[in-house]
Amino acid sequence: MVSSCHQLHIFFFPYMAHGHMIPIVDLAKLFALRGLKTTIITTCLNAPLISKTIQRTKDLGIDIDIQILKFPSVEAGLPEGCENLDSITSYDDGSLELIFKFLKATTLLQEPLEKLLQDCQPDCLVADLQFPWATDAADKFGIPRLVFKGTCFFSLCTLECIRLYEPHKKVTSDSEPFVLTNLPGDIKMTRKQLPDDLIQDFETDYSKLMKEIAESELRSFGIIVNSFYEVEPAYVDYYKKALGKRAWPIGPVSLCNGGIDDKAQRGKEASISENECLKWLDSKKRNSVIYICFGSMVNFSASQLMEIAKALEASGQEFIWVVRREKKNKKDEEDWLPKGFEERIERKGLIIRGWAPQVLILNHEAIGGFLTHCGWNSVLEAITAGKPMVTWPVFADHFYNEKLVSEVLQIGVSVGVKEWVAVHGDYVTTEAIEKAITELMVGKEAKEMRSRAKKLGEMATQAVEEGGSSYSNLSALVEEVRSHRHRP
Ligand SMILES: O=c1ccn([C@@H]2O[C@H](COP(=O)(O)OP(=O)(O)O[C@H]3O[C@H](CO)[C@@H](O)[C@H](O)[C@H]3O)[C@@H](O)[C@H]2O)c(=O)[nH]1
Repeated sequence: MVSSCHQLHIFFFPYMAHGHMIPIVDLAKLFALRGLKTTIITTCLNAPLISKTIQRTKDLGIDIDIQILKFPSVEAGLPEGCENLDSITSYDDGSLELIFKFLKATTLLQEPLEKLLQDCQPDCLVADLQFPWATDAADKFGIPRLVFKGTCFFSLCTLECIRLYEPHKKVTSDSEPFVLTNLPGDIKMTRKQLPDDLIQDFETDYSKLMKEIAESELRSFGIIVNSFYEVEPAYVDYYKKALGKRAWPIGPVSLCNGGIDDKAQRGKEASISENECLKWLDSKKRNSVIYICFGSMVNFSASQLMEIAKALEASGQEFIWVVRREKKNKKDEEDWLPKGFEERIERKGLIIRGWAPQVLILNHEAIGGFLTHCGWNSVLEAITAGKPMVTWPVFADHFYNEKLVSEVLQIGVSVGVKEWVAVHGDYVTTEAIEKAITELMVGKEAKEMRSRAKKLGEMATQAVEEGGSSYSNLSALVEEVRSHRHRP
């Protein structure tokens, strides 16, 4: 008989991309705060991205261990040192091919993972959804595997409905809307908003991976979702009851970051100091600034960035704009900015080249809205901070997340993107961007949207407080893992 005082040991294994590593590190912190022993598995070049967070957690007396695996970049045909999707999506072309090579490289991690599991015998493995083979690895040692899904229930339900009922086959053109069969809320989509691989009848590398992910999930212990019940109750219920999934909404995980440093330093080193950023924001009026950021993977062309710059200037709104391009030196020609732009917007706008302290910015009272690509972390961070959004989906789950934000929650204005285009995005004109920004910031619906967003933000905080829905779900999950351990 094993003692119930045994300290459970949980392994966390995030996919090597910021949109996955950031929430899983927060998740590990949440488990550690509940007194569990936690270990994060990552690779050599990704370790520095989380070491500061781990150090700050240590300073609070909470230990998170780290285990390093060698990433087989060269073996998988990737450039040496390519260990994070961030570096791939920064290239101007060839991204998709490299993304698949990257996925292949991760499959080579199964063997070293198994060795680690054998040596350390943790009580549970929480592995990213992108690692379907992690279920087999854990199975070999009788360790339960939980799947971490960094998206919302709404998008999980949408995807399942498309797979199960194939509503996209009931329309005759790619731009004709179809209703998502059986999904609560009369939600419509078009085939253009979905990846080709999802709706084609023949098997592709991507559809094969999707099948492997779905199959490995069925054999897993269950699914952890970074969301909270109150933000999408109909979809949490639908996923669990109608689709019969074992899932725990335990978010927003970003709320485990209380202090300024914790909020500011997530993922890469920020390209601006917290002080400089806060000083700039402190000088602005409440709700007067729009924050623009497209996550860690979207890579727009110079001409698309130019349209954004022109729209910002034309809207007259104050802004913080994060651009994934570094300026090499002062004299560097920047082909993505109109001539004299920076001089003209000097007091009105702040451009951050590289990485921004996003959660810190979103939580400042000067921020009145967020122009986002609808990556789920960004959307949830905005909801948590009580901010409405301009939605500009690009690929992945962005189009589903946009529906949730603008149609279900009614806290968003769509910029009007019609088509799923990986990494570089569908083109959006200056006029469309300016119109959406103006509507969000000062349009006739702006006040109501802001007030709805604020209420959701309050609900998010309540969900993670003791007795709240996510807090209780996490307690229940820990107990399930504990009782699994006691099983003969
Ligand atoms: O300058 C920046 C840019 C991003 N972030 C953070 O990086 C994360 C970005 O995540 P997300 O908004 O989800 O965007 P992606 O990086 O594009 O994430 C990928 O992974 C997500 C989780 O699976 C998916 O929902 C997205 O669609 C997919 O594109 C968020 O926590 C941001 O706060 C910063 O802190 N500073």
